[in-house]
Amino acid sequence: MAIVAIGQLCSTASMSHNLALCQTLVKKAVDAGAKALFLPEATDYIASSPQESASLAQPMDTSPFVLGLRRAAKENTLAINVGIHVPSGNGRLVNRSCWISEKGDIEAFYDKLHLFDYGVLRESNSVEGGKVIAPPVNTVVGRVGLMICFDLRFPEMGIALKRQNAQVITYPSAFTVLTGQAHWETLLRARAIETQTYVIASAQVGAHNEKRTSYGHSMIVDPWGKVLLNLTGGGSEAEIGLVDIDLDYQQEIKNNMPLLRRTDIYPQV
Ligand SMILES: O=C(O)CNC(=O)[C@H](CS)NC(=O)CCC(=O)C(=O)O
Repeated sequence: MAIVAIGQLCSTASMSHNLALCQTLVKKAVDAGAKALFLPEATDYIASSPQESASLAQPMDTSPFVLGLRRAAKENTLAINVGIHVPSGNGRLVNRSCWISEKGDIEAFYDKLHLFDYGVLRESNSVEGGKVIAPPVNTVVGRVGLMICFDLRFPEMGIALKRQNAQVITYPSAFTVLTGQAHWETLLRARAIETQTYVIASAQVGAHNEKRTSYGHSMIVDPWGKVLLNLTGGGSEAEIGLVDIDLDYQQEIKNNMPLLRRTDIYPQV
């Protein structure tokens, strides 16, 4: 058993402000006995335009935001999963999920494969899609598979991580209110049930600027599909939620209902 914390916040275009919020979340998580803190997609900042987003991005190794979180991880012996933006060249970005160990090292990262082009949000205007699925990373809270937000709509990715024995899968997110109300919980529960893993989905919440509001409802779902946590605070304050992860229970669910794929019949998927 290991306690994990989800941090829910409303990032703005100010990286120093967002880092300060994260530092308060780290304190709360540590005080509650958590071994790892899961922060949303784009925790470093949420900008008002693709241009502003591209102008704010910092290289991962020198970003004051990332360095600040690494220091907080090390000082508090707390692992941190966090979504950031990183320049990819030509004025474009990658949308990245980082695993920072409890020693403060970046042990793994994953660049979002699927980009969200819907309504006024056109992620592909500023972001390059990643090229690989990162293998699950061995952490203090189990073998963790890294995905991001819109990836949630692509079951193949979760299945690929299940095949590599992920015990926990993560979707740091910034869902829109409209699509969140319609799809968020259903998608998260479906991914948990079919992968038989714990699903940890920390989410941005509230109004980031005049143009953009996120749905919130950070969630943890167990490998049987049961919602263990659903943060419903409105976003005026950063908050955490806590869950005890039980990897023996996860193994039991897998043992009791083997999901053996017939890829001999459907090799296309
Ligand atoms: O813009 C940034 O800086 C960070 N990136 C995001 O917030 C991304 C792209 S706009 N948002 C989503 O993928 C929402 C997906 C969603 O809402 C759905 O699948 O329904």
